[in-house]
Amino acid sequence: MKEYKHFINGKYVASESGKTFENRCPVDNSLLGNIHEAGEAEVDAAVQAAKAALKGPWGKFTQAERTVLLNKVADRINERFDEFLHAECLDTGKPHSMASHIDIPRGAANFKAFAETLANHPTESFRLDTPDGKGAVNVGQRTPKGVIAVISPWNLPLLLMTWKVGPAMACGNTVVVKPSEETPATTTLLGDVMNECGVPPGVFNVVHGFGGNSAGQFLSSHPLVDAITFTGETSTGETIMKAASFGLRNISMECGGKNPGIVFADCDLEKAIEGTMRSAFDNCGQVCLGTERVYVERSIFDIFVKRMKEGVAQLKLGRPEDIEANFGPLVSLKHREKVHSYYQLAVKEGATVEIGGGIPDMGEDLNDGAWIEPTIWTGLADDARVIREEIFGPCCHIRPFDTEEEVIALANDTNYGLAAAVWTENSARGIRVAEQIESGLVWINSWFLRDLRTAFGGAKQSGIGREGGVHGLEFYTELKNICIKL
Ligand SMILES: NC(=O)C1=CN([C@@H]2O[C@H](COP(=O)(O)OP(=O)(O)OC[C@H]3O[C@@H](n4cnc5c(N)ncnc54)[C@H](O)[C@@H]3O)[C@@H](O)[C@H]2O)C=CC1
Ligand SMILES: O=C(O)/C=C/C=C(\O)C(=O)O
Repeated sequence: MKEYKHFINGKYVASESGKTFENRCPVDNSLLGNIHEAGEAEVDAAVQAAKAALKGPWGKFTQAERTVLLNKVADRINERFDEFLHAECLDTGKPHSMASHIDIPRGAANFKAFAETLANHPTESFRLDTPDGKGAVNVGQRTPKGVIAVISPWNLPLLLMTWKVGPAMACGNTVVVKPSEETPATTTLLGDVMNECGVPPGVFNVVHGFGGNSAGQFLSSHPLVDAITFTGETSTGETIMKAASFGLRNISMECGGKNPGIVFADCDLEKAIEGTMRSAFDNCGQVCLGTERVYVERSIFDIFVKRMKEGVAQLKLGRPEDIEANFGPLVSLKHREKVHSYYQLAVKEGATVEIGGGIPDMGEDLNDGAWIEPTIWTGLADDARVIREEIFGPCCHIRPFDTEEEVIALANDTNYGLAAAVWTENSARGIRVAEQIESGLVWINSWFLRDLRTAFGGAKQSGIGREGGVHGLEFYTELKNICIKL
């Protein structure tokens, strides 16, 4: 039985209170271990350690030294690949085939990418003319922001946590991570990797627990935290934003989405089907970039729905280690309850259930797990709750459209604005439509194709700020201007 402790100042520590909660595997609801729940004392110890580490050896590291160290961390994740893979798949239930291609490699790549990007980024400089004719030179200098609180979700635990820890450390900050209560394992394991690589104590800290009145709240309201970066639900983002307002702490937020997929009749149908299948059903639909609303030009609507149904019928549900499985359970029974309630609501709202819509019979071994059927609906009205609210499950609604103008209006008819996918072989149309979509990200003829140098984040209620490449610099550093009179 595993015991997940906090990682504070380079050491694994138990909660003073002795309070723990269970970590269960969503594949069969088996008990994986017990997680220590941080109280204010543990959160304070982690933040104090992070604050002190800024003044210790870490504060004297050059950018080049940080680059070497972060590359070492990435290499060590790759060397311990199987341990990370195993831990991630037990916590989330996702297939090895997915985690071994996306979660764990990206967990390592996040350290390498930001170490390289930031090591090679120039600072700005302006020459100023002055009345005495001698002039002045302005030089921008970036310094670390300080202690960064990283509050991360359960859907891509290692990937989304390192996506923030990588740039934070590359910029010279220290971090306190609060991973999701559902998925403590890979973040805890990363503490050991940090020690192995010689990251000074206090630079990377982990506290476990829940959100409100627990570790998440204690961390986001701690006065020594200098900035908070968060991925998760929009309403949680609002709560964290309120906490951050005390002391005017900076925030970066990547929140929910209700992303449209737009399929024109001139698309490459095979690619559009394959991409839309992935965008709706990969990771059991638990990707913030996923497509829950699919709009298909009327002339190909019937064939598109038919082909998507065939695709769903071929998905292979199974245990993570089953090499043929490409579809796992939801992350928890609690989340299944939420997703299933939307399945029931869809029927009440008048949907035609094209396929799925229920809880599968997985047999005695797996029936206690958080399994749910991949589902496709048609026929819902545009104001149905199922069309407007983020479900975060393996489901999508497919609706026909007639004109480009109409589909752009439909795509934008949402409070969210994270991502969109447009499928067309007409490049001019693809770009024209992409330019009019109100979201932070648009893919044309692809989905979740990531270049870590690019800006990543959401418009409207999908987030605040951009991370990725040099864009995170605004959040992870303080830009100081030094003016030198000549
Ligand atoms: N990547 C994304 O966009 C994600 C979206 N979601 C959405 O959110 C829904 C709920 O899932 P949850 O795990 O409950 O998401 P959540 O937004 O509540 O949790 C994300 C993280 O925030 C923490 N948190 C929660 N309340 C907090 C508070 N008051 N102060 C500080 N930290 C807090 C959680 O402990 C977790 O580490 C899902 O059904 C899905 O719709 C969930 C996970 C990821
Ligand atoms: O590629 C990334 O950096 C992130 C991908 C997915 C999410 O942000 C998410 O599902 O929350």
